[in-house]
Amino acid sequence: MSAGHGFLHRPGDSPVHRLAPQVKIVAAVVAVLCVVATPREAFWAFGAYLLALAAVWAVARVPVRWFAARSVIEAPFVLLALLLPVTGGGGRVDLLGLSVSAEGTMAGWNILVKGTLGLLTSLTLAATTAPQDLLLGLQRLRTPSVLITIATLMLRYAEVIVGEAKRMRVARISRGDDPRFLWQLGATARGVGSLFIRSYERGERVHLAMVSRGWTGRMPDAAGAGGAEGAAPVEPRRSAPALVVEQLAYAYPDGHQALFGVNLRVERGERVAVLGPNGAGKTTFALHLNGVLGGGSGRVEVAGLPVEKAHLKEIRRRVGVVFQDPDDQLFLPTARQDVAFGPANFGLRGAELDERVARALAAVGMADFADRSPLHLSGGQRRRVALATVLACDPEILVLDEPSANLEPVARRELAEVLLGLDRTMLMVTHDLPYALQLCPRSVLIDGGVVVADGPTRELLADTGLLARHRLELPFGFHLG
Ligand SMILES: Nc1ncnc2c1ncn2[C@@H]1O[C@H](COP(=O)(O)OP(=O)(O)OP(=O)(O)O)[C@@H](O)[C@H]1O
Repeated sequence: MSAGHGFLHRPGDSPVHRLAPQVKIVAAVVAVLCVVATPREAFWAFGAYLLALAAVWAVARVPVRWFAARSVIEAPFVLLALLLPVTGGGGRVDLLGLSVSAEGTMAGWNILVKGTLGLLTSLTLAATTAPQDLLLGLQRLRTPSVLITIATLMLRYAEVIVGEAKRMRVARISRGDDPRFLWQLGATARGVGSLFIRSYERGERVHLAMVSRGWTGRMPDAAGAGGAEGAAPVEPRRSAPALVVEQLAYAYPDGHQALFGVNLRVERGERVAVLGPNGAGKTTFALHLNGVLGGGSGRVEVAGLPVEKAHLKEIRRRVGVVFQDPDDQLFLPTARQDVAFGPANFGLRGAELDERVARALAAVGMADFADRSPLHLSGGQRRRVALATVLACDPEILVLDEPSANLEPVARRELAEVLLGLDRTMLMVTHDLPYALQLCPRSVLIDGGVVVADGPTRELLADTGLLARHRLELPFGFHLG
């Protein structure tokens, strides 16, 4: 499901929908400026503007009632416009049997007609242009990139809220609730409360995914400044293992202890599956590997470099985390921009950046989709682009959280082929035991926040007693020969 088509956008394939977004933006801005500059007494001109808008709606096949429903946001201005004739000063005239201020009436009319036409013009633009295309249009009009990025983040957050609201509505209706009934107002109010909590949590995950690709809250500018903080690149110790974790313990801010002392050593080039039941602490562990989570006790070292604040830039360059939900990782108007986000944060610019992005997209077989909006891609395609966003940072260690979740069999196999073709150290958190067997010669089993088993994947999976003790099970019909 695409969360992008929400309250304001009405998808279609009319000539208005197909018009280049930058043309529509310029036309809308010019129209609003004309409306604002029109003398308030030029009644015929306002009539002409309305007719022109109605013609656009007819071509775009958007019904008038669609606009009427959305014009409620104008209500406060309408109220003000209606009050002005009563409260205005100066000479009074008779209007429909009421004595009203002549100047106040004209001022109210001015606000009402220009506000309404301005709003209808903006709604027409929003109705016929997908949010991502609006951003693309702004970009083509050479709007400063900082403004576009801010607009993008606002849009992403709006999508997060709309998406969560849709999911919660479906879940409630499927349990027999009908939000139209007045007596369910209490439940609706509670729903709105939990909507904001859920949106906050999802927004937090989007933020975590950005942080793990070097985002520090500052836009990288074209000259190469900005981006991730930290010291100058530190040379990795060639002799050191890829990863050393010692006695890693961590409690979340609410006091919930998720890790109780994890120990692990991974050599360069190893591919290791991280298995375990729900709530075992696998994701919490993975988020420590590039310092997205920290502040607990114990030690994490990547190629001999401790995961500490002073080295975060370097650590995040070396350890790429691909999150479980690709929607947490993708937030820019095109796949190409999303893939460029990480390497740009790490200081790459120009031809070098373009080349890195093209290589990452080609590695996951998505080169032809570079200029598509990630929100218009299928689940499997999004997962591949999400992987490309991390590959573009050229990490030494790739950490994947549930890479095969929600993938159809063909997409799952294709992703396995992509991953097997990558020559780097890999940690894969997964519940998909056959996938672990296919991709990772070694597995560690985490339960209760500690490593309870570590060995060749085939041996671990053949130990039915071990699997049963930790709520793991091979799929029906799957046997280890
Ligand atoms: N933000 C949070 N605040 C408090 N507790 C949390 C938070 N995130 C996770 N936990 C708790 O920490 C424990 C470990 O969670 P984690 O997500 O690491 O498990 P997991 O092994 O990845 O589980 P799953 O297989 O279900 O994804 C769980 O008990 C979970 O409820």
